[in-house]
Amino acid sequence: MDKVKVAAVSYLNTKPLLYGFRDHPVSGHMQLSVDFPSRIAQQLIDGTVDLGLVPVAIIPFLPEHYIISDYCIGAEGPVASVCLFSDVPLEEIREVYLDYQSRTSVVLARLLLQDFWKITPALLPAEPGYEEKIGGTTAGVVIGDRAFVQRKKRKYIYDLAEAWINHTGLPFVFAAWISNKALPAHFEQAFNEATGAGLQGPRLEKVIAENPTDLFSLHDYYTRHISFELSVQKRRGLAHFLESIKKLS
Ligand SMILES: C=C(O[C@@H]1C=C(C(=O)O)C=C[C@H]1O)C(=O)O
Repeated sequence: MDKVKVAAVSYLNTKPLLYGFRDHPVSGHMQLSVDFPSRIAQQLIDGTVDLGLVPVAIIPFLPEHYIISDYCIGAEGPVASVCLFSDVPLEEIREVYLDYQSRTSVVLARLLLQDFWKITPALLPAEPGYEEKIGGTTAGVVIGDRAFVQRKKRKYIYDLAEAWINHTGLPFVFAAWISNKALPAHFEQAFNEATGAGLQGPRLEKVIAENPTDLFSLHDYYTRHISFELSVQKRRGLAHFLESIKKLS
């Protein structure tokens, strides 16, 4: 079998899911690359990779898809790194920039604006550096590590995972390991083992030590905000999200 082309998210949230590959034999059967989520999404849609930690909102764009592994980038409470950032309260927001690096959170934001917060600001496409345009009645959805920078700057922070949970009573899945073709069962099994290995206590501590940052406590991020297990409840949340976005106007 040719090497499986695997693409993963380049943010801090994904480091624990990659740690276990370094000393697992499955690495010999794969070629790993990293990039921001919307790029990986496009690579999986275009077929330039076989498997990716992709935003779940692209599932409807894949002719064939398989959710592999028991792990994901999810949340059962505030996620901290996916928020609507604003200098004014929700009801005063007139425009919202939608992060160009995201495919899931931008759809989640549209859903929440319409059905939960029930406000109708103009939605603006964003370009690199758009965070600087947040201000006054202009807000922005920012994801990943760049969201930690915004957390220190903005007066109002609306956490999208928290809002989803308040809206639906279900946890949320941002991204999951998804392939665009059936992969051998023995590969899937080994891959699952490797991606889960970094979540064990001592290894998670190593991940934290390897990625020093003063942006946010990574210990809190990995243990209290991001929830990595793709549990039955998360699968329910995912199914509900995919159903809800069909009706998005
Ligand atoms: C929690 C996060 O989840 C992410 C959000 C994604 C999206 O909005 O498309 C995709 C992958 C994840 O990295 C984050 O990036 O902060």
